[in-house]
Amino acid sequence: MSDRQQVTNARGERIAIVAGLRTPFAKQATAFHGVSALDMGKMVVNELLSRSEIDPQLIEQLVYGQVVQMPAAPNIAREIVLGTGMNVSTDAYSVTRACATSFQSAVNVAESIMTGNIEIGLAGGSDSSSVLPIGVSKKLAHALVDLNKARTFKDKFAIARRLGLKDLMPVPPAVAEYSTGLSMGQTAEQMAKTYNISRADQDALAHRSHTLATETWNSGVLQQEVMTAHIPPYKQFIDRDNNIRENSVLESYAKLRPAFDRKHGSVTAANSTPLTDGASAIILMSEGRAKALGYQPIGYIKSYAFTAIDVWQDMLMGPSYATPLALKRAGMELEDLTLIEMHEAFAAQTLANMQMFGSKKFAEEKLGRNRAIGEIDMSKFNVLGGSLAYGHPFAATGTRLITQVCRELKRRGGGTGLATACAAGGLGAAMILEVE
Ligand SMILES: CC(=O)SCCNC(=O)CCNC(=O)[C@H](O)C(C)(C)COP(=O)(O)OP(=O)(O)OC[C@H]1O[C@@H](n2cnc3c(N)ncnc32)[C@H](O)[C@@H]1OP(=O)(O)O
Repeated sequence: MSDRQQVTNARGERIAIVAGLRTPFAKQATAFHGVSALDMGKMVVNELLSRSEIDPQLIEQLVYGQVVQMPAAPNIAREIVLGTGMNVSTDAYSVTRACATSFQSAVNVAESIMTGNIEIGLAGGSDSSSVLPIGVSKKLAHALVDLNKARTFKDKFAIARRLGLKDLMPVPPAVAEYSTGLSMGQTAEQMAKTYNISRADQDALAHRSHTLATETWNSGVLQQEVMTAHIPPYKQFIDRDNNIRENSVLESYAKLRPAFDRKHGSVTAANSTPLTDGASAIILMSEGRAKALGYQPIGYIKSYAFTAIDVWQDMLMGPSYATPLALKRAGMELEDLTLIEMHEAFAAQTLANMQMFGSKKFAEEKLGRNRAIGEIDMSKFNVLGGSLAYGHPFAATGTRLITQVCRELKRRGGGTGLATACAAGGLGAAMILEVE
């Protein structure tokens, strides 16, 4: 089998990304309080269809995802089709790959185009940390099932007596690894300790992210890829990400207490991504169909890779595993890239991955290669700021990164860019995009 990946259809046409859009990203319980992931997904898809002036009848498939599932609408993709101006006969299904979910939805649509099953599809993801499937305790859930079966009042009373007050408390979904119980923040703490990442370096990366994101918003370029979202009942709107600290002052970062290891930790609210609400989407087409319809693609997928590692220790290392694979499949080295975009889940996780990119020992021991992936050139790295500033509505981040990389490459006159992310479950995703 060849190492190179052929991301084309049978006619040799590349997979074009013709448009990308997202809602502004909002911190938990702020602008999108009460707006579900599904409603944000519908908003962004509707606006994307309208801005790209595409006949919705032409969209043959929609693949979408959300990490925090809404039990009432488990197939969010199909609900988006039914809830927007799309054709009811558009095929739609949902995927989940934790924080790399919309990398997966993009790849699923790309693969449908590569096999020739479709010519045009839409992909993306949406998450709300404000409209949550609040659950009940295991004991209460068990008792409710038993109560439903109980025949007599005496039986029902006996079941109810098994419950204490704390069993009646609501249970919000955890941002934690199912099999280890460790929160993502605790994993970031592990990584800070394993890789000796200082608090000062974490704070400096977060400050850089906020500063660059502020400059990017002020330059006006994001308006092309971020819509204004009108919030039902349509008396308010949001047109800019609200987590970005426009007057980020490095000294104020040092004052914060660690959030996940109060005594010995270094991961704080300022050097973590906040819990965020938002949605994003892209339109993909075969190169031939894009040209026939008169679209100027914003980019093409050159290669992609997904990887997995164990979850007990330092599991947010996905970029260090997925990137070399995507590079190999593209026939490239890190230094060939014009831009490098890495999802900043936590500053500690980002810095640990950056360190391993430059480590020959890591390459030899973990990747079976005799040279490091490559030192990261900071003039190419997260040049518009990253998730620490923009926020991270889990399933929406992948297609945010893909769109942002393509558009920035275009502004720089073309080239190739990497978009990569870690994800819960020890997963990693990487995609190389090329822009003319
Ligand atoms: C693969 C992956 O992506 S895994 C990642 C998945 N995502 C996560 O796990 C989410 C992680 N984040 C979190 O859980 C939460 O954001 C936490 C626990 C870190 C922080 O939550 P909160 O305490 O509610 O944060 P909050 O926004 O209130 O900030 C706390 C304080 O820090 C301050 N702060 C936050 N950012 C900054 C900053 N950049 N500079 C200065 N101060 C800051 C706030 O102003 C606030 O101060 P106050 O208490 O005086 O008002």
